[in-house]
Amino acid sequence: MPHSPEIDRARSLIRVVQDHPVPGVAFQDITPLLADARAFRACVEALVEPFAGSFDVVAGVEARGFLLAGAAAMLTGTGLVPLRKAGRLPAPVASASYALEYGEAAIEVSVDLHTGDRVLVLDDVLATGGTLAAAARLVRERGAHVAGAACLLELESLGGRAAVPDAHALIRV
Ligand SMILES: O=P(O)(O)OC[C@H]1O[C@H](OP(=O)(O)OP(=O)(O)O)[C@H](O)[C@@H]1O
Ligand SMILES: Nc1ncnc2[nH]cnc12
Repeated sequence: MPHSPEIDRARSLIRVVQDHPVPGVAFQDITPLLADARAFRACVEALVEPFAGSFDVVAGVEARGFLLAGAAAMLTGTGLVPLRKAGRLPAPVASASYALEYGEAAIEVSVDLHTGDRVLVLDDVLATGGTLAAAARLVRERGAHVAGAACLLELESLGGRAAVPDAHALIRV
């Protein structure tokens, strides 16, 4: 895990909210981090740094992954493809279902992701790993290449790394 003072500071800005969105979940709220210009920039730079030059497209997972993916695409001069929750994109789409810490979901991608694209998959949180693994599956299903998968925050106790062993996690709690 990177130990730069900026990333340590970013980590200190994450707010933990007990019993949200359902009882028993300790919700890691990244909104104070995003609201801090220095922390936000440092995190986006550190998220993409290991993959420099190896991707042409950033794929961000709806919704919080979009916040990082848009910034990462602008920073690196790459395109952005949204991986949206089911039913939001017009057909034709490819779809992948997965389980969450607090429910079930499916994500979809449009034909804007092309065969041979080199894709960096980004999301905010790696919890059980279902989302990031489904995102990588979707990218491969479109014939594109997963250059890497990265998240801002890994919740180690939930064991999601087993589903995405090579994921780059900036902050681990
Ligand atoms: O590793 P997992 O167990 O799959 O969980 C991680 C996912 O959970 C959250 O998504 P969620 O759909 O709850 O929220 P959002 O729409 O606010 O991004 C988070 O943004 C990740 O995408
Ligand atoms: N505990 C948690 N906090 C924030 N986002 C999450 N996504 C899945 N589990 C989460």
